[in-house]
Amino acid sequence: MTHSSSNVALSVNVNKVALLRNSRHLGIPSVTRAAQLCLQAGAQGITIHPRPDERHIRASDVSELHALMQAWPDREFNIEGNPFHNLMDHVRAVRPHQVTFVPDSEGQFTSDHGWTFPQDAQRLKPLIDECKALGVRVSLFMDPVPEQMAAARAAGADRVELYTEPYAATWGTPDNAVQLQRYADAAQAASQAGLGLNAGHDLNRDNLPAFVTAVKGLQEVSIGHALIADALEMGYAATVQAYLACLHK
Ligand SMILES: CC(=O)[C@@H](O)[C@H](O)COP(=O)(O)O
Ligand SMILES: NCC(=O)COP(=O)(O)O
Repeated sequence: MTHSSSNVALSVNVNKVALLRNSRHLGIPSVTRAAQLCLQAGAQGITIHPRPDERHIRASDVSELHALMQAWPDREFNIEGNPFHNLMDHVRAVRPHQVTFVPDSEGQFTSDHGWTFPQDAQRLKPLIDECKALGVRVSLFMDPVPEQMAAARAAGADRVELYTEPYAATWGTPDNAVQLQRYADAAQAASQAGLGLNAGHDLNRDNLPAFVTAVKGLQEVSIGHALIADALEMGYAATVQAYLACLHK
């Protein structure tokens, strides 16, 4: 996987492109085309979270994105989800570079917490072992709790993904510095435990620079909602001009 000058890789989550696509039966916007454009623009990876209800990413997207990624051997394909629901079927079928286990319930609005140790250790370990036997790196979605990091490593995880919504939600408030320190401490504990470090959820162009500066050892951020929203806004002017040109030939 290639890296930007900050050494933190950007994996673009294309869930929200699929959400828009699913509102009609026309196949637009294309999820694979969006992923291809993100890779052409320099993104180091593509992330998807195929939920059991297929509200956005569908099983067909997983195989089509897998096929696309074969043309980008230095980029990373990351699939997120609950390994006790539908995730392992996808992992066995396409063997992505990385899988991120997330403890969401079925139908959950969006991810809002990480795994808990020691409670989750015993049931996660065989699935982590299976992924690693398939050659798939395993990252566990975790709250920024330093004491949990060694247990995540003991369960066999290669990396953790720190759930960043509490940091993002306090951006611009006095509480934000306290939150940021929690992430810096969790990152240090993860590093001491021998874990690699990812982060994601509600990261955006405002809150990302301070996070990357404070959280040492960060290897990858996965960003979807804000990035796709920005892509729409940054594209309105050129798009309206293209439609006006159709009208005023
Ligand atoms: C694990 C995580 O934080 C993201 O995958 C997030 O859950 C995105 O999922 P939705 O796009 O379905 O909200
Ligand atoms: N793992 C987080 C992710 O993939 C994207 O989260 P968000 O930017 O859509 O909140």
